[in-house]
Amino acid sequence: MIKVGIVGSTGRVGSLLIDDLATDSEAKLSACHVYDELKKPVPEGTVVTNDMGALLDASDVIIDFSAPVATEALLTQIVENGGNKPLVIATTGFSKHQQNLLIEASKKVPILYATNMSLGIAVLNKLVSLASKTLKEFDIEIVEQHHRYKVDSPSGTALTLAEHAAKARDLDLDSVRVSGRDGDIGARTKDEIGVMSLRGGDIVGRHTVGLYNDGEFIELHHTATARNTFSKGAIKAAKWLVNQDAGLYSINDCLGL
Ligand SMILES: NC(=O)C1=CN([C@@H]2O[C@H](COP(=O)(O)OP(=O)(O)OC[C@H]3O[C@@H](n4cnc5c(N)ncnc54)[C@H](OP(=O)(O)O)[C@@H]3O)[C@@H](O)[C@H]2O)C=CC1
Ligand SMILES: O=C(O)C1=N[C@H](C(=O)O)C[C@H](O)C1
Repeated sequence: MIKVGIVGSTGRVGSLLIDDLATDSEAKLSACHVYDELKKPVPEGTVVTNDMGALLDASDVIIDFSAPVATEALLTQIVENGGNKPLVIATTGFSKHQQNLLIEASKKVPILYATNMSLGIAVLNKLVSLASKTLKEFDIEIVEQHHRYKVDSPSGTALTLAEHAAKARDLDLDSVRVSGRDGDIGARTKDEIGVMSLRGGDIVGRHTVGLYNDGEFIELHHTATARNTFSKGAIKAAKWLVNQDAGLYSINDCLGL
């Protein structure tokens, strides 16, 4: 059995990971990182700790659905304190410093980083690359919709979709991304890529990539209808990652896309 440790174990996705691992035939829960207390029951012998080192020691692989500062503490344990376990990182909203730390850590251990663990979004990223490259004259606008509790914006998935679109057109996303329009803003420029956020209710996650031209447009939609799409995707990624060498991997590597 593959021993899985969780960072963010009290969270919306973290608690689903606990449930999914309870019925998995190849992986089981070994440790939970918590800041406060874990209210949910876990199997006897599960290490419940606020120490990232203890979490790593008790596990073959870590799955992280938490918050950027918590992921930073996990990565620091690898980079500075000799931690040495594969990491599946799903947390979004990293700063440049945190992104660099992730790259640094991936020189020491295998890391799979995916802003979205669903198969559908993995395929959508590829479709967006193709459409953006082929439909050169079309304006690209991305809209993401999430539940009222989501704290980062735009979503990590929307930013990854936008990166695929920008790369397909040889554009630097930081230079062309527009994530708000208000007032006398003038006409849309050709290269800009709009990435807009809606928040409300219990929406698990919906992403729309629109490519608009005169006389026609295409809209590609993905909707996550159940949050365990992400927990199950991450467990699948963890099983794959335990057999990989140090390096930075994407969900496409795991899915063979
Ligand atoms: N890649 C993917 O497929 C997906 C990624 N995500 C991302 O995963 C992350 C977690 O999502 P979700 O489970 O909905 O979030 P929640 O807010 O429900 O859970 C966050 C978890 O992180 C913990 N945490 C650790 N450190 C901190 C801190 N400093 N401040 C606040 N919380 C902390 C929380 O602990 P405590 O309870 O003690 O506060 C909690 O366990 C987000 O970044 C989200 O965008 C979400 C879904 C899919
Ligand atoms: O916070 C969420 O809920 C989600 N976050 C991820 C993101 O930021 O893209 C993935 C998913 O859409 C749900």
